[in-house]
Amino acid sequence: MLTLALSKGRIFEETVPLLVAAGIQVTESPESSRKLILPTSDPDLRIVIVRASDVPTYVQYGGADFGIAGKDVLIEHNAEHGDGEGLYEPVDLNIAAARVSVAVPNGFDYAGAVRRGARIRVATKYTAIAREFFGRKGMHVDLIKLYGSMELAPLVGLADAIVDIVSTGGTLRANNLVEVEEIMRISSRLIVNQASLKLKHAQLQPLIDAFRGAVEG
Ligand SMILES: Nc1ncnc2c1ncn2[C@@H]1O[C@H](COP(=O)(O)OP(=O)(O)OP(=O)(O)O)[C@@H](O)[C@H]1O
Ligand SMILES: O=P(O)(O)OC[C@H]1O[C@H](OP(=O)(O)OP(=O)(O)O)[C@H](O)[C@@H]1O
Repeated sequence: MLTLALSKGRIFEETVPLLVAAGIQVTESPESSRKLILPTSDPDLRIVIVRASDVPTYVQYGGADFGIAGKDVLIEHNAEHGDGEGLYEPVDLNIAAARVSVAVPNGFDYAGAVRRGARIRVATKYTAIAREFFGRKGMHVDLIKLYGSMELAPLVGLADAIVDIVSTGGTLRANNLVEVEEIMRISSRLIVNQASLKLKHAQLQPLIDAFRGAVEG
């Protein structure tokens, strides 16, 4: 039996077509079912539904053989879990694509703050990405860890800036924020437990190849 870890929402929705291309149907949706283990049309493949940020944890420590996670989530996870030792990242699936950016309230002089070497407060869920980015720029920042709704922080005086995911820019616009620097482009990756890859190679490798084939068309 192989176990695939997915999060509900965009990753599940965007993975279903890749599974279909690999000849696998998912008969139940996590949106309508409360089940955390979903069967598939392949009796040897099941899907477990976990939080997006828990997918690498399940895969690294063997709760799932493979999974799909955003590059953002992987960087944050690896920073706290021994560089993701035992996690193999064989395919960029090009799904859930977006960017991680710095944003500030409309009117905040970010360029001036950078020039002056001012110390700014940055709210983010992505502390490893932010620490590395501002460190590389030589900027001193106070990072405030949040778990969601980062856009609110500058509006209530909790922070001067945020580091968050931007796709259409609609969330920033709705909250009177502007993107001032792109840190990196992100997309979701297939991740595989290295021990599973050895022990279940005959079952896993064809699925990895099918995912790669589905992406490359
Ligand atoms: N607006 C977006 N457009 C495209 N991709 C996105 C967007 N927001 C996030 N993503 C990508 O999709 C992944 C999953 O996002 P999702 O919103 O499902 O989980 P989350 O709410 O960030 O995680 P958690 O539930 O663990 O807090 C993110 O890690 C990121 O890689
Ligand atoms: O530029 P946009 O297209 O507006 O997308 C950006 C938003 O998308 C993500 O939130 P998401 O919609 O996933 O909400 P959630 O993570 O709070 O569920 C991210 O945290 C931003 O808030």
